[in-house]
Amino acid sequence: MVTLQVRDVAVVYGERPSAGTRAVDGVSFDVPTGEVVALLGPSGCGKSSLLRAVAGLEPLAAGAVLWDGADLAGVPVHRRAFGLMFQDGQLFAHRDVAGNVAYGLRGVPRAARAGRVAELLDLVGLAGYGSRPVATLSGGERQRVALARALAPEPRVLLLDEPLSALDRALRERLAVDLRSVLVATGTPAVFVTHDQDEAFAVADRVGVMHAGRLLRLAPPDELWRAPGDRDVAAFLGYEAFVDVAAPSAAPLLAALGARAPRPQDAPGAVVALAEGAFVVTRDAAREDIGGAAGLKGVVRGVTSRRGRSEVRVDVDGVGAVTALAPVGARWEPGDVVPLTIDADAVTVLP
Ligand SMILES: Nc1ncnc2c1ncn2[C@@H]1O[C@H](COP(=O)(O)OP(=O)(O)OP(=O)(O)O)[C@@H](O)[C@H]1O
Repeated sequence: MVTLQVRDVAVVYGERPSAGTRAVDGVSFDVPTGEVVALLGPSGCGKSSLLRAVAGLEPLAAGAVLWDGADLAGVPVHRRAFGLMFQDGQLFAHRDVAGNVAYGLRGVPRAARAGRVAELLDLVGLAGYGSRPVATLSGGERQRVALARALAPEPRVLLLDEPLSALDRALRERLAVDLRSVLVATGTPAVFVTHDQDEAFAVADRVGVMHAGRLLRLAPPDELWRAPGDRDVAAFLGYEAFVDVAAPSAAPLLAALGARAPRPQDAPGAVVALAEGAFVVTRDAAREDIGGAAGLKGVVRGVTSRRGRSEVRVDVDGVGAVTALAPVGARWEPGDVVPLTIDADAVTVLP
C-alpha cells in the first residue's frame, strides 16, 4: 500500500518564484508501507530541498505531498507526524541519553516511558546507555540516540537528511546496515538523503538518483546498477568508461564481451558502460587464455595499493583510461602491457 506520495513537487528559492533557483523541478515518487527510499545525488542537486518540502519545512512552488491519499498542503510540520533526523543529531546537551529519547515520548504516560526508552535503546544497540551524558558519546553513538529519539513517537514516515555523513567511512558502512535493520524491524517507511552510493545501496529498498533538481531514475539497488538507464546516472553510480557500440575501435571490447555485447546493427546508438574495476589484470601475464580470444590488453599508467588488491590505471584501446583490479602486490611499471579479462557484473549496456 502506498502511504507517502510526492507528486510533481517543485521548490523554488528567491523572492520571485519565476526568477528564483529551481532547486527541485517536478519530482514524483511513492513510498509504500515499510519501504526505505534513498535519494542519491551530488551536492546541490536538490535532495535536501525535496526532503524539507516533504516535511513541510519548505513551501511547494508546484505539486503536492499526500499521505494516504490526503493532500498535506496547509498541514504544518508538527501535525504531519513525520520523524526528522539530520547529519548532526541535534541532541539536547543538558539531558542524558534517556532524557533525549524520552523527549520523543511526550504523549506517552510517564509510567510507561522508562520501559519504552529501554526498548528503543536496545533497538539501536545502546542498551544500558540511558544515564550517560550525551557529551560523552562518540559520533556514531550520538546518531544512534538521535535515531531512537526520532523513532520514539512512532512516526508515520522517517525523513533522514545525510544522517551518517559526519562519521568516518568504516563507521558509516556499519551504521548504514544497522539503520536499515532498525527501519525494517519497526516497519517504518523512510526517505533517506545521501550523496554516498554505498550508503544508499546498503540502506534502501529503492534508490532514486537526482541531478539538477530532477529525479532521473528510481529502482531497487541491483536493478539500478544493472540498468542505470542513462549516462548521467551511470556516471554517478561509478561507471567510468563509455564506449559507443558503433565505433570501429569498439571491436576488441565487443569481441571480449561475446554474447553480452549488443550488435551494432541491433542497437545503433547503444553505449557499453564499464564500471571501475570492470577490467581485471591477472598476475600471470604468460597465460594465453587471459583476455579471451580477443586478446584484450591494457598499457599500464600506474599502480595503487589498496586493502586486499591493487588498482592499475591502464589505457585500453578503444576504451580509454580505466581502473583495473589486480592481485595485491602487483609490480607493473608504466608502459608494461598487461592482459585483461572483464567482470561481466561491472558492465552494462545503455540503450
Ligand atoms: N535557502 C536557500 N536559499 C536559496 N537557495 C538555496 C537554499 N537552499 C538551497 N538552495 C539552493 O538550491 C539548490 C539545491 O540545494 P540542496 O541543499 O537542496 O541540495 P543537496 O542536493 O541537498 O545538496 P547538499 O548535499 O550539498 O546539501 C542549490 O543550488 C542550493 O544552492
